[in-house]
Amino acid sequence: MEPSVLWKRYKKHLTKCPGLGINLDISRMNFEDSFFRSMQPQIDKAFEAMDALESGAIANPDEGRMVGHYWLRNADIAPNAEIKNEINDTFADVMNFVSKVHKKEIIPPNAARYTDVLSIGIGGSALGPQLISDALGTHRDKLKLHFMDNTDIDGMHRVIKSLGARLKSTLVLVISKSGGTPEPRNSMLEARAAFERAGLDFAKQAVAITGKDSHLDKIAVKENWIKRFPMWDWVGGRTSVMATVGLVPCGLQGIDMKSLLDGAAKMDELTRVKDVKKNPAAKLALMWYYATGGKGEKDMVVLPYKDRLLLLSRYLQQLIMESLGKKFDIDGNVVNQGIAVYGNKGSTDQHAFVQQLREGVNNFFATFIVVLQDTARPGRDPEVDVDPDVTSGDYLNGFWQGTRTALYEEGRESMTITCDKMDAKTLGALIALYERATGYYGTLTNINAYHQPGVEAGKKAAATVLELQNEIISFLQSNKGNTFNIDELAAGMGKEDAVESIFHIVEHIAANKRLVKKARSQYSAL
Ligand SMILES: O=P(O)(O)OC[C@H]1O[C@](O)(CO)[C@@H](O)[C@@H]1O
Repeated sequence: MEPSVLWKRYKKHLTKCPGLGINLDISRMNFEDSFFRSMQPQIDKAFEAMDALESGAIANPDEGRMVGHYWLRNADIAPNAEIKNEINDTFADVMNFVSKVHKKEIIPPNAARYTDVLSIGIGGSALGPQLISDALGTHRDKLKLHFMDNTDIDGMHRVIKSLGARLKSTLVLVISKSGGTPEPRNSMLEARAAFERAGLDFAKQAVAITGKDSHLDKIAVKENWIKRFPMWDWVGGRTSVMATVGLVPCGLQGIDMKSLLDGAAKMDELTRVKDVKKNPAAKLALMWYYATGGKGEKDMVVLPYKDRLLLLSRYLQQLIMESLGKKFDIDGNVVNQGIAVYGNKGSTDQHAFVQQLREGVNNFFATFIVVLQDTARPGRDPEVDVDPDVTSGDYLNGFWQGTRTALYEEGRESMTITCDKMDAKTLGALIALYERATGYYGTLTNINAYHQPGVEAGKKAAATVLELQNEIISFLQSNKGNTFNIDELAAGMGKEDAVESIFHIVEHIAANKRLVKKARSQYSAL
């Protein structure tokens, strides 16, 4: 298209978000004008489904659960007074706790104040807080946030070592909605052991954020941890960042969580409007549908031109891929739906994968995120002219436009979300925009966006491996003094079918110099 035509298209299809300083430009998506008309029945259905969800329908039928993340930022729309009060009371409780920590009214037993927060959790219990912490943190943060989001011993030790002597002034948050996820459990045990090694009482510095009566909740009660915050079953993990999961760690860091919620609430208002032209989430979802043929035929590349948004694509990976990546549709047909999401940040990626985006396989659509204000305080923060009357920020803007044009020339489509600035309100709004678009897209493709049955398969398989490990150890222990090659070991256990798994287990254990000894491909008990 000619530049003048593109400019007209830009103006015609731009969706503004009044009061938020955000707009969505879809001019570089090559849909026909008739596309929106043809999708009207489906989007109407999506609006209806969203209304039902917001009013408390069982939107996750598999788990028999309501889906209420929208109530978190406007408790007045919660389906009953009990939930409304719980949300408001919990928010007040969190803010009160946070303020007491900041004011040193809650202090650790062996230090004058808390200096650091160690946040333990995985998936939705980590990605949101990580995004917010990185996007909005400053050198003036009240407490420094650290994360453990895996069951990698080396990774955990690295975090604990970086805390060093400050472990005594570290508040530990163990975040797990279910309270039974192995990774945070293991991290908690490692953290507890580190506290014990340092002569500190873990329980006196630990807070649990979890479902009522979960395994974790029971541990926290039994050991008398300093505080417990609830996670409700009507909030999904991947949309829990505005519940206690995000409020507590990021509030402690000193981030303005009230503004984050306000931004989300405002975006919620705008994305409820049943007019596609004015509704940025409906437009976004329809563009995903257009780009992917409603079948995930293209990947979503998320390219924020802002260092602070580096983790956005990781956050969106869970939100979008765990929500939309489904084998069955709602009617039970095999559909293998989903949209793959990846990205880092511009312009950095221009020197990495943008080469393929421009010239390689055309299997993606890009979403650029542009932030107009280069610094938090334009006109007051120092900016260097790197060329006459040109700043580094001007380069960044130039690189975004350049990349967009370069892609467009090669027939690669993109959208651009422009934000006036990057602050708590804007970030809350951006998260809410993607949450709503994901929900709409679920209805457009007739899948349940609110469950994650696929994750269970991996968890079950891992449990089987650990059971097998126990069997190997008891077999070797009861044959102490004997050595076995791998086939003999599997045969001895009567588990010939599991020989490969047995091999990987003994190799791993032997490499860590415990329980199993390996010498010249023979295994024995250590
Ligand atoms: O908060 P939990 O219950 O530990 O779960 C962590 C994550 O695990 C999942 O259930 C599956 O990956 C996610 O949906 C969730 O965010």
